[in-house]
Amino acid sequence: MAHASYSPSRIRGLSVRDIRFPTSLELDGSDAIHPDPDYSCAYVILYTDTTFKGHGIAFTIGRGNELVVAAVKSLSHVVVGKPLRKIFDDFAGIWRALTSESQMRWVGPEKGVIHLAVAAITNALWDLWARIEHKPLWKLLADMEPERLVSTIDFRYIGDVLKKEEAIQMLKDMQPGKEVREERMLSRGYPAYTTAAGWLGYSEEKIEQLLKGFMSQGWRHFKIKVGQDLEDDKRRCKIVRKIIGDERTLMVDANQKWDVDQAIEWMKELAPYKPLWIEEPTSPDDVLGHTTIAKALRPLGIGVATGEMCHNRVIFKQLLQAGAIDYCQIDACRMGGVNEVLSVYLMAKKFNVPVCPHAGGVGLCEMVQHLQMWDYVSVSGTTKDRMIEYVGILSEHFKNPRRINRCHYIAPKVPGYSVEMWEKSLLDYEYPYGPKWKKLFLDGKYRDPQTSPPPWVERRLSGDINMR
Ligand SMILES: C[C@H](O)[C@@H](O)[C@@H](O)[C@H](O)C(=O)O
Ligand SMILES: [Mg+2]
Repeated sequence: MAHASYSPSRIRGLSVRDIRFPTSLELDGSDAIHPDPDYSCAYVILYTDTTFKGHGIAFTIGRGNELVVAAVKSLSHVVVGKPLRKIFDDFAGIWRALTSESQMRWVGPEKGVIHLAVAAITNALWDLWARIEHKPLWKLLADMEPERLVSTIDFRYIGDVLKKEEAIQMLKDMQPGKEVREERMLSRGYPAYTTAAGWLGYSEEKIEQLLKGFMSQGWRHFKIKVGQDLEDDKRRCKIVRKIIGDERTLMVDANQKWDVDQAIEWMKELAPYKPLWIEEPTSPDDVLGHTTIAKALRPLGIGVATGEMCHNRVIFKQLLQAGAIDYCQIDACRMGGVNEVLSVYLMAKKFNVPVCPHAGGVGLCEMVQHLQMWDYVSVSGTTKDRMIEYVGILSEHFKNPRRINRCHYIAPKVPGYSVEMWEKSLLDYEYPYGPKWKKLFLDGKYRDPQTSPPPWVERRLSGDINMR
């Protein structure tokens, strides 16, 4: 490890906080299934025996966040007290210990709340590792020897399509030209598309005005939400096409609204507006349903994209095996953090399916840029058919937010995984006692149907720290 004399030797403690933003007030992030999302995250800090800390988050929506926070607390003993050597020299082993914790795995395994909690902890470990090595995460990954990188992945359940040795060979084959590609990331960055103009709760006027604004900045790729009402969708697609013209790209996202047959019928109606892909047409668990949809829509020039709610590497494996997706949308928190996401990138390469990460939310843009840049430098070596999603809100809460220049993500240079938030933001938005939330309750602008905390109740703000 670099900076050995200053390096921490073990994890001393873990804190987790329930951070929420009242995005539902403006309907930012709304779609056919989530009409009023409050973008939230379980925010983890790992403390060490030096000043080094690791920050990690799992993105969620609204009240679900409290479940993830509780799950993080229940899993924290797996890492607290552990020497860092033991963790980073056997990262796949620690990851397995988290996902297989014997009293917790029953409520998973490797899916839902418990897996989001694993992601928050694992992401914090990677942030810590990158800080110790004094590199942004993408560079830490790109600089790792193939054997070392692959040693962080748990190959259980995917060995039938990707063996460890094959993964190592894939990375070795891509070593030539790495420096040039790195340079390109630093100078040009990675292409992006935006969803920020297309939320379902936005009026047509607002969409129009936002699209025009983005176009004046040079944006060429836009995603809008569909799936609530067919006639509305047609009208909105028509407006968008009229504004962006034929030469720019439109993607549509139904957020799992439809049955399989309905998805096909609905998309036939939207085909004249030439969407590049339909995202999440149906249940994220329905692998074969996606294949049926993809087969029906490919002749119309429409691809199928999914992934933001794919539980784990097994579902991705099957989607790829079944020819169900044309675009693979990894998410930085839905699976168990970086380790598992790496395995999906490698499988996607094997099946020759481009990865276009899901972003937005809280901190997803900050995180996925690292993963996608690593993919470019070390795995796929191309940006062809690939883009990173971009949503403009909430970046002010991050110390080192993603930077966009000419519709490209600029390669981060600060050590870590870019997820650290300002302490003030954490204090202000900790739910429900942060001052921003208290004010909303007092002003009668927000009501929590479950807890409705009386705003005069004072509580300690920062989350409990599990210390050893
Ligand atoms: C509720 C959320 O905003 C989703 O609508 C969002 O993640 C979306 O699916 C996306 O692709 O950005
Ligand atoms: Mg989506």
